[in-house]
Amino acid sequence: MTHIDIISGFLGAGKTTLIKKLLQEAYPDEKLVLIENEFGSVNIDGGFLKESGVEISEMSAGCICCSLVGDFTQALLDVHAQFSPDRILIEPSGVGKLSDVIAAVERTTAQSGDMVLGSAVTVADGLKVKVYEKNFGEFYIDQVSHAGAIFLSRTQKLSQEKIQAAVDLLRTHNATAAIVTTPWDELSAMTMKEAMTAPSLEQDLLTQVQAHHHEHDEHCACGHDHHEHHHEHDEHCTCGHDHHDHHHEHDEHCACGHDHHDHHHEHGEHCACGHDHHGHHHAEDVFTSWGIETPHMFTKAQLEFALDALDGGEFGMVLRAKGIVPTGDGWFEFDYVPGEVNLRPAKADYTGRLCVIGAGIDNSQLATLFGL
Ligand SMILES: Nc1nc2c(ncn2[C@@H]2O[C@H](COP(=O)(O)OP(=O)(O)OP(=O)(O)O)[C@@H](O)[C@H]2O)c(=O)[nH]1
Repeated sequence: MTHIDIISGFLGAGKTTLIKKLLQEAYPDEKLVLIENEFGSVNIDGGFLKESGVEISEMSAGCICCSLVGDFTQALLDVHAQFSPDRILIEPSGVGKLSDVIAAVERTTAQSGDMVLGSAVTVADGLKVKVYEKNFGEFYIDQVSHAGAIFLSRTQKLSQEKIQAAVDLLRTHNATAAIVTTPWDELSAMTMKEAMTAPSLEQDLLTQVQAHHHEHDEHCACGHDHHEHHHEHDEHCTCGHDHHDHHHEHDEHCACGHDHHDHHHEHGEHCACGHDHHGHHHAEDVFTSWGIETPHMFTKAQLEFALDALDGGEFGMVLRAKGIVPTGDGWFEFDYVPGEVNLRPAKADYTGRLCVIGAGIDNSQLATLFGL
């Protein structure tokens, strides 16, 4: 039997970091395949993870939750047929909806009796819970509310009060998940595995996913009407089902650039802007990426300057950048999330690669910034 673990989480949350730890410590003796789905067109993580020796199946340039969903099911079936692994780890793109990934896995396991969904984890940057919930709620809350376990990253940088506030906010969207608040380097493999596979997780996940697919005249047994019932500001339902998913909260703003609040279409009237105003956006509607492979020789100072400049706002709302490039001082890898730059020496790669992801980013200005 092949167990499937989904490690989701918003851009830069720490999915790859957690996966590296799991590979080294939790599953050292298992035959394991990692399916990575990068939103950007240039796959950066693949290179870093290859050193771990694990089999990697990369799906770049899109999101397995939307456009690539058919390919994704096929990729799972192919990986299973080719390797018969003990475990398949799936790292969806940071802008993927976990509910869609779970649904795609469930469809696949229904076709193959030899695969089972083991766990669905969401990694959340402890420093950014509030801001991402507010600005990218449709994606972020989906990831949080459908997780069986939520691993908070960077808690070593947070005060007790800030950790508590993050947990309280996450709880409003997920009443049952195990929320990991201990810094990961203090955690044993056994503790991580226990958190990931809370009892009856699969049933919980199924129930959550099914809650979104009630037929019109079919009623959920939780006693709440999911169609005509809206919670007041700050009021939360405790029925364990997620009513928030496809609705923006009062003070939550959608980042797609369209106003969904003041503008109501009458029944049967359609907007010609090409966006779906009924609450469901594809990642491609909201997020874009700029990626390039280049032999360009950078200087370390130029890289540091460019990465620091991404916080300024003039290149759009940059949410993530990563790369591996040659400089006069050797090769460097870098990671950027808002307010955090990590630049470190690396082994030479076959060519330089970098990728920037965000909302409303300006590709030509970014190219100029990096001297390309
Ligand atoms: N200090 C600290 N840094 C972390 C932690 N988790 C992740 N990071 C850093 O955050 C950056 C992004 O981490 P990744 O693991 O690549 O995040 P990801 O979720 O895979 O990112 P995407 O590729 O955008 O999906 C890296 O520089 C990590 O070193 C953490 O718990 N503590």
